[in-house]
Amino acid sequence: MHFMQALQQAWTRNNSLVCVGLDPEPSKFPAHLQGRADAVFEFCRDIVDATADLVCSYKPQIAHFAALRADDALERLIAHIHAKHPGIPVILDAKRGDIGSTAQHYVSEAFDRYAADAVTLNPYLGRDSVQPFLDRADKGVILLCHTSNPGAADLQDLDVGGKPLYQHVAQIIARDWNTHGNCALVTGATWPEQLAEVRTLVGDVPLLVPGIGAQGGDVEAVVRNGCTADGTGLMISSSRAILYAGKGEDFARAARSAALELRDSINQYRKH
Ligand SMILES: O=C(O)c1cc(=O)[nH]c(=O)n1[C@@H]1O[C@H](COP(=O)(O)O)[C@@H](O)[C@H]1O
Repeated sequence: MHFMQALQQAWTRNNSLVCVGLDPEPSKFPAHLQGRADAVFEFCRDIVDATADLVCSYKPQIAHFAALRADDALERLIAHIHAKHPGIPVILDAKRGDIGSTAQHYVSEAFDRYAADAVTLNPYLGRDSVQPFLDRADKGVILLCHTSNPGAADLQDLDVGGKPLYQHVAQIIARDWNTHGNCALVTGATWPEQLAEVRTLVGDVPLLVPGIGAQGGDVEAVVRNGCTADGTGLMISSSRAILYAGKGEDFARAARSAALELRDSINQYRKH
């Protein structure tokens, strides 16, 4: 199914704008999983199985797996999500971006090897670096626009011809690159005013919004500034605050409670 259709259906079916980020850090795993050969897969699988009716998407972060030599666990995890929770889109957070010939390999990595439904990209190499992804019309292409980190302002807020660079990025992508309707933008929850600007510039283009939870973003400001008129349009992502909500054998239940709390907190500010 087309990423955008799957996302819209998941927003509705689960009444949720929550995206759970899958960022495994074994040192934070509960004691009973420490040292187990397949701990990374088992931990993430249990989180997924405990939250799948509460989310609009999952977002595994590739470096968290690759650094642990757990690429194989990531492949199996995405296959597990597709098999057990069909219709929940998986965003591979890889922030790729390179010249066209290399980009083609990143396309294969994300969509053929990992079978992700969408991928995060850095747009700063320009359109030709993104084109091979855009051409996969059924896949989501999620481009960094105004990131959540403190240093986002260093470059993204620079004045370029009377407006900040990130606003050019938002406009160019929404106006020129989104010919297949498969683009989305990353705008951090920690920059609510910029989020509002981006929403104004891009119409109903979906926004991936990390920075809630561990990075301290404000849920109400994100929902009020970022939702579309129909009360959707956002994938509000949280990783650590959900994954590591509990430290014991009941960690998955604790993650479910944290995801439920986030979903309900978002929903109280949404217009339905
Ligand atoms: O593309 C991303 O997902 C991303 C963009 C951004 O601007 N900020 C950001 O934190 N992220 C990712 O979102 C996740 C945030 O994790 P938590 O702060 O634990 O919720 C990490 O995997 C980051 O790599």
